[in-house]
Amino acid sequence: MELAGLSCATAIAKAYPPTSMSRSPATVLVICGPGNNGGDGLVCARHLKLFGYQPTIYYPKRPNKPLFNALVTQCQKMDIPFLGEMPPEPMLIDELYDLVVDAIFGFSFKGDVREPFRTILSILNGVTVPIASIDIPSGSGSKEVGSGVLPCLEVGT
Ligand SMILES: NC(=O)C1=CN([C@@H]2O[C@H](COP(=O)(O)OP(=O)(O)OC[C@H]3O[C@@H](n4cnc5c(N)ncnc54)[C@H](OP(=O)(O)O)[C@@H]3O)[C@@H](O)[C@H]2O)[C@H](O)CC1
Repeated sequence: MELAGLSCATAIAKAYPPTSMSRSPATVLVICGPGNNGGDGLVCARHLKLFGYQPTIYYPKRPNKPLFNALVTQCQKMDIPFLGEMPPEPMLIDELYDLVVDAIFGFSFKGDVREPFRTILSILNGVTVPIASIDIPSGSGSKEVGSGVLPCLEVGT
């Protein structure tokens, strides 16, 4: 997970260098899911901060496990803020962030998307800033048409 998160941050920095973004520092919304894909996102957020971005994390469903608690603590100690709520409109995300990291679901996603992720994915479907998906685009493979993220960058772990 440490290597996966570092690799994702490195790939993002190569595809979207902070100096090429409209804000300085470039702002990134990292949305983390309940499994290891979300853990990759937390690690990625730490490295993005070290690379000069300004990450913000949304982590709505947190597993109460020592590994994930420690990853959250590390981000907090690096002064990476956690949002209490998902920005409700795609336009708000476009206004506030240069880039979104989709660390919601990886290879263990199955079935139709359940809440709160259904709403989150439908909001992400409307954003125009680039989305970088960790491992796979979240929600892809769902039977529901249009429920998956359409990423600009897909970083395999
Ligand atoms: N190569 C490796 O082995 C490595 C992979 N890494 C990363 O880990 C993910 C896979 O992690 P895993 O924890 O197995 O699963 P996910 O993160 O993909 O998701 C599991 C959680 O998602 C919930 N889930 C599943 N389907 C749905 C759905 N339809 N709606 C809502 N929620 C869903 C699931 O909840 P359950 O209630 O079903 O249990 C889980 O909470 C991989 O893709 C890589 O990114 C590691 O970094 C290390 C190396």
